[in-house]
Formats: sequence, C-alpha cells, structure tokens
Amino acid sequence: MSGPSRSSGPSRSSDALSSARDERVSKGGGEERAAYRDRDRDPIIETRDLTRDFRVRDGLRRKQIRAVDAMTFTVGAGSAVGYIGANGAGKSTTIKMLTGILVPTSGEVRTCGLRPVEDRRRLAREVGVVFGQRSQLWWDLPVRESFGILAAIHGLDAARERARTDELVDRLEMGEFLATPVRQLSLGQRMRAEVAAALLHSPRLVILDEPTIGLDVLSKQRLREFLVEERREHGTTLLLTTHDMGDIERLCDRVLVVDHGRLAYDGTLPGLSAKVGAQRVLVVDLAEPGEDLTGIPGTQHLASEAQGLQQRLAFDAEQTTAARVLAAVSARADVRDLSIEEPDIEDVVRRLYSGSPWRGRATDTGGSAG
Ligand SMILES: Nc1ncnc2c1ncn2[C@@H]1O[C@H](COP(=O)(O)OP(=O)(O)OP(=O)(O)O)[C@@H](O)[C@H]1O
Repeated sequence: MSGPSRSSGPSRSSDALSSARDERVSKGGGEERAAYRDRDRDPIIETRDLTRDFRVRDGLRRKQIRAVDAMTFTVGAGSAVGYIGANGAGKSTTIKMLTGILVPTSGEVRTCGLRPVEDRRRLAREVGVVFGQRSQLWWDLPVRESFGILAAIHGLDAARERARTDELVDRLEMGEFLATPVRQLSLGQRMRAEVAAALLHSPRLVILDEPTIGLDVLSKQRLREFLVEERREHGTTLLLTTHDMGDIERLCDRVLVVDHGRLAYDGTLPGLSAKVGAQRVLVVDLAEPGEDLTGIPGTQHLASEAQGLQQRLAFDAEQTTAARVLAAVSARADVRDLSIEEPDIEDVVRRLYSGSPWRGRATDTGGSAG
C-alpha cells in the first residue's frame, strides 16, 4: 500500500497552507483560537482560497460562473462537519475538488495531507465517499461479492477483510441480505451496504453526500447511530452534505454553510440557529377538540385545526426542548400523536442573509422529542 498509514497522520502540507494555519492560530481569540488550534493540529482537510469556475452557455454566448469562490477552511481529524447550503451553492463542486475529481481553477487544497488530483490513487485509500443518489456496488452481484471486489481493489489482506466485513455486517445489521443482489435491496438496505462499501478499507475521512435522503425514520436513525459509533471507535472524520437538519443535529459538531460558492458560516448548529432564529415546530394531534394551547413557556402557538384537534407550537431549541413542550401539552390535553418539524436548511441559509419568513418541513416524528 502506497498511501500514508492511518497512524502516521497526514504528510506535510504546502507552506502556504501551513502559514495560513499559523496566521489563524495567532489571530484568533479565546475559545475560538483553542478550537482552531485543535482542529489544525491534525488537519484532514485544508483549503485556501479554493476556487472553481465553469464556462456555461448563456443563449448563444458563453459565460463564466464561479461555483466555489475563495473557500478557506480546515477540518481536523476526528471531527464531524456538516457542509450545507441551498441547491447550486457549490457543495458538490467542493467535494469533487477535495476528492480529486475536479481540478481547482485556483487556490489550494489538501485532503489527508495529499494533493487530491496528483495523489488521487493514494487518496482513494484514505477517503470513503457515499453518494446518496449513486451506487458504488455492482447491481447484479450479491452484496457480499461487491464487498469482496472492493476489498481486493483496496488491497486488504484476507484477515483484515474478514474482520472489517464482519464488524460492518454486524453493526449495520446486514446479515439477512448479504446474499441478495444489490438491485433487489430496499433503499434502506442499499444505503447500509453503500456505507459499508465506503468504509470497508477503514478510511480516515468519510464524505457523505445526502446519506439519509429518502430513508424512513427508523433507517435514518440506525444509519446515524452507526456513523456516531464509527466516529467514536475509529476516530473517523465525517464531512456530510445534507438537506436534513436532523442529520446535522445528530451527527455534526460543526456546520459550514456555503452560499453562492462562499463560506457564509462556520460554527455550531445551535450557533447557527441562534443567528437566524430558526425554530422547530411541535405538531400534536389531540384525542378531543380543545382550546388553543397558548401560554406554554418557550413556545409560540402557530395554529389550530379541526376545532383544536391538531395544533402547532413553534419553539426555540435554545430555550426549551421538545420533551418539555410535550410534557406541558400533555398536562393540558390528551395527546394521540405528534411530529416535529425541523427548520429547512434552504430556509436557514436564506434567513442567514435575508431574514425571510421561516417555513417548516416535516422530518422525523417523535425521535427528537428528547
Ligand atoms: N460541470 C459543470 N458545468 C457547469 N456548471 C456547473 C457544473 N457543475 C456545477 N455547476 C454549477 O456550479 C454551481 C454549483 O453547483 P454544485 O453542484 O456544486 O452545487 P450544490 O451545492 O452541490 O447543489 P445541489 O445541492 O443541488 O447538489 C451551480 O450553479 C451549478 O449549476
């Protein structure tokens, strides 16, 4: 194996990237400075002024668009970062540059200490990529055989292949469909197999593009739990793009928001929510019609339907929790069913700039009521 070993850490970065790090460490203040220092100690991703232009048709003429615009950020080993933004913001283009699929127009990028384009083959041994919409499995082969081929591609010896496959099969509960051809899998099963395929070679960095898109609530929850465990046990760094706030909330300790190719926010999710004032909404179905559930601390009553049979209460996650709101509602009425509507990422991004009105999008039910 020619790539750097997992324990050896990244190879030396360019002088420009190193001096950018020094500059940030010396400029920052207090907690932020410490966080940057930790993050930068063992950087897995480093970009500096990373830029990518495309030439596109505009009627009869051609024009240039800047998909990624002077993006500078660092992701430290073992962290989990959500990379979010509206459609067309530049997320996929960034990921393609991080993984060596696209050549930057200008700027610098190092992934696992390697130059993604020049060192693409070595990088493939350090990085696992999961694209929610695309498969890296062989459609007509049983899952087990796809894993065998991937293990051979990555040059895993028999013992390592067996140990890692067993671990992933067990933790992702794939035993019952290992002999099934990929084309016959349900979406939830296929996503588990995709994640296992991307992680088979124990990459230091896993990039997930919309990993939970289209999954039912239970499958989402299982996949998220697996990723949390993988990170805890192996120190794997996660970078994920998603339109599902639940993914960010449960998986990521840092959020990068990209808007029109530029880094618009770098911080925690609560920090982002506080900045844009994003609220979640508890929707309750009651056993009997009743009066409006107003006056519950930390909530704003949004609407009542069918003489109060269904009611919607907005709450700020900074001030209270879904469980507390539910307890207060239950003390006043008999709750039959509930769901939580989480802020829509597109709206959060929009609010970051314009303060436009918030609209909710239903995601998980019940699961976050704690
Ligand atoms: N190969 C390409 N040729 C021309 N333009 C492109 C190409 N790839 C991306 N773009 C443009 O670059 C911009 C950023 O696209 P990108 O796919 O990176 O966004 P995104 O944030 O991943 O969006 P989505 O969430 O919809 O996947 C868009 O305006 C897109 O149309």
